Amino acid sequence: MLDKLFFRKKSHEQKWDLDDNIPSHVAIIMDGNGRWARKRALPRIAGHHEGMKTVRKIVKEANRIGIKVLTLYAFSTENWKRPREEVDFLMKLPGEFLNTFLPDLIKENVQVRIMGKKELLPIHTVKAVDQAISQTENNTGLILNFALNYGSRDEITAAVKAIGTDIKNGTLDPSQINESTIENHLMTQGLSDPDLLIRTSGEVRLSNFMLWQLAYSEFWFTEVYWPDFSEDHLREAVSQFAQRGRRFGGV
Ligand SMILES: CC(C)Oc1ccc(CN(CCC(N)=O)C(=O)c2cnn(Cc3ccccc3)c2-c2ccc3sccc3c2)cc1
Repeated sequence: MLDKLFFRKKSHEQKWDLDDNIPSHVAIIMDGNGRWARKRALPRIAGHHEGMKTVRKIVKEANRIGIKVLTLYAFSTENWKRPREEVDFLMKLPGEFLNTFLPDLIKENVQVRIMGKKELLPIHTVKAVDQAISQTENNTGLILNFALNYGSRDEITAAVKAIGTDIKNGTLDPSQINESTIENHLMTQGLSDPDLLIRTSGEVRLSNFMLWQLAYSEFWFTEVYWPDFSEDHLREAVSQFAQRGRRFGGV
């Protein structure tokens, strides 16, 4: 199989040595916690709890493979229409995750970033997130970028509004506007575009996620529910990515 050709695992703790074409930025729409739980007649909260274990496993494996940026988006349509106890549980997750996992993230030289609107999060969650960001901002390993309360059309609208303001106050002339003008106003400012997008649970949609940034990305969809997504699934997606020649609009 391809991974015999491309992946030479030097040793467990060292990074994967990939001949070429490893995706530098992988974005994952983590979907399927609820269905995973329903299939087992468990409460949805059990699905989220299992989903968190998968977050930790995949962060470590991505770092081992040598992926540079990992963007994680917890897809959920009815974010705020959920039952009260589920919302309360979800809002405790980041604090618990960071309390238990931040020492590991620091040891693995991971840099934590967020994109989206953190205003809607409870103050204790914002504090935990801000602390994780400040405690890892000088790390130079994997950039772990969480999309929270994120919507791509909202992000692009905010960019247009900011550019309009620059024009209005005379610091920008419309003739100077080009693609990097827009990119510099997006929440991913400074990050390369995702090379590979993975979405779990069989949904084949973008759900208003990184619409500008995914223009040339490879997409890899799997029926697997997020709690069941494993290091092997990530390696399979990366191997298949390595196998596909990328064309960037060329022939
Ligand atoms: C730096 C980081 C720790 O900060 C964060 C601050 C706030 C959030 C909460 N959150 C944003 C609010 C919203 N719903 O948009 C979600 O994304 C959300 C919605 N469901 N699940 C469960 C789930 C768990 C696992 C997989 C999918 C969904 C999550 C979720 C997702 C990943 C992780 S990793 C630590 C917590 C957590 C929670 C997230 C991160």
